[in-house]
Amino acid sequence: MASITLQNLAHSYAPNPQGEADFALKEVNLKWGDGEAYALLGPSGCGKTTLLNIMSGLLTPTRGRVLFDERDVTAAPTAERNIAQVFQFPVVYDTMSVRENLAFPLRNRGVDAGIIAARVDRIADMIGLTPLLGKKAQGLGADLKQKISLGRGMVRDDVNAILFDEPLTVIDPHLKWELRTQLKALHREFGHTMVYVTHDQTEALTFADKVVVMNEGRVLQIGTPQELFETPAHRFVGYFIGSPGMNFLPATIDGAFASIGGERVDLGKSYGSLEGAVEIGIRPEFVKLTSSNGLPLEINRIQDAGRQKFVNGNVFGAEVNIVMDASEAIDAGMTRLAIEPAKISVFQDGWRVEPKGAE
Ligand SMILES: Nc1ncnc2c1ncn2[C@@H]1O[C@H](COP(=O)(O)OP(=O)(O)OP(=O)(O)O)[C@@H](O)[C@H]1O
Repeated sequence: MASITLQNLAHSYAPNPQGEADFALKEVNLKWGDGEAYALLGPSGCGKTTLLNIMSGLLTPTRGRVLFDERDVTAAPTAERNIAQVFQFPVVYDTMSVRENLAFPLRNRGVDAGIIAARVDRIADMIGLTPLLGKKAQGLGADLKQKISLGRGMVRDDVNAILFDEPLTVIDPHLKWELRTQLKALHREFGHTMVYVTHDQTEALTFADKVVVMNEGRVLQIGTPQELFETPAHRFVGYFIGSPGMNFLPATIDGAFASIGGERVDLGKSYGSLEGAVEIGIRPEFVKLTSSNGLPLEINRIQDAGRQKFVNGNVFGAEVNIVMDASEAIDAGMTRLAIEPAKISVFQDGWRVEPKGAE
């Protein structure tokens, strides 16, 4: 295993890139810690696969360096990097049995037959393939074939890292949860460095110790699920994580107070005075409908979803979502929005601003 460092990495698919717009990866500096489980999360087209393929050696970056521990592997071919990769769609040898498929990466390296058998049995047991070990892969459904691909990715214990590129896309929804749990268990047991690409926040937050959030070719934040939820570094992270995402209200800030549409909101902490596009961000879970204090709210709709109610409205023209307990009543006089000061994030030109101190 190894830590993987990406230094000033940028990639363009254009033969003669001119400006920033020509780069699928703008400028990435990132260190993947040895033995940690990461999710690489971002919307379609943000550069996740490009980044993964640069790490595995399928792509050579236009600029920058890739280091495995201290070794520069930027120009090294995939075979030299000792990396296992699991793709979105199954890569399986149809004419081989499930056992032979799982054993393939080990047999290829001349591992002792006894060790191979033990390792294959262990992996098959963990991902539920034991009853099928003797069967030919041909004729198995996409779910099972992808399980074989996952198993083959995990079977070697000497890899520097295992890279998963949206590996559960073809898996039936009810099996996804189970496989994610098993991948986590395999990580706990074997301690590989794992990078798991997904555009699905549930998948990212349940799989990983740390989540790397990307958008438009940039890494915006690396953090635990809790950090991404509580202190998103960029408004995109606030919006992308959470369901619904963070609410944003344009504001002017003076010390420990925000002015929103002329109304004063206590921030609890001082931010000095901020220039540029300033907003406050507050999660739908930390705002409340009230009938007295708060910002004026126009309610558009109320949705009952079992244990929770989702309220959608507008505050001075900005869309706001509120998540409340289903047992809380809503009455006609509730036309104000109260905000928990301790849960407010302040953003300047999209980036979160740290408070200067309590006031
Ligand atoms: N071979 C290629 N040639 C030209 N452009 C490409 C190529 N592969 C990807 N791109 C472009 O690079 C950008 C990043 O693509 P990439 O596949 O890395 O994103 P992604 O986040 O993995 O998306 P998805 O989740 O849809 O797979 C996109 O704009 C994409 O159109």
